[in-house]
Amino acid sequence: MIAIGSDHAGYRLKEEIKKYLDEAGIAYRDVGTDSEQSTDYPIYGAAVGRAVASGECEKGIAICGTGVGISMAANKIKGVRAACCSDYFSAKYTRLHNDANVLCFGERVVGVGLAIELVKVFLETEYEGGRHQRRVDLIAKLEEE
Ligand SMILES: O=C[C@H](O)[C@H](O)[C@H](O)COP(=O)(O)O
Repeated sequence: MIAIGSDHAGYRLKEEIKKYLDEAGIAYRDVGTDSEQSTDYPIYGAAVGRAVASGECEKGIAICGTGVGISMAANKIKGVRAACCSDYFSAKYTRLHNDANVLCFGERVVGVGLAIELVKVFLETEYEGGRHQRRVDLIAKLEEE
């Protein structure tokens, strides 16, 4: 199960990503927002983050205008490693090296085609572990400060 959420500035792209997930047979939970009416991205970044951190959802996708604000909010939830990516390499390597569990991008930054490619590679790429685990553990330790 994938959690997906956006603010108003990511709403249209969220709907496009949901169409892709439907076609690919990937189950998701939409945590909102449900229109292009102006709202506040921290609400939805936190909702995606909580769905992932609780274990209810395996990974999350969070979209705002830039992807930046919503990633900042998602990263405040303990256990979340949200990555704001607008290129294929970063979306792949944040899974391989960082074990990122939330992918963020901006509707005002990426087109639908690229966004779908980012989602595909993020969802299909496995974490490498090994030397990277030491670093992921150090990130987790920062949550105790
Ligand atoms: O990082 C923040 C996001 O990009 C927001 O989606 C953006 O700030 C919303 O801007 P506005 O209220 O002008 O639509």
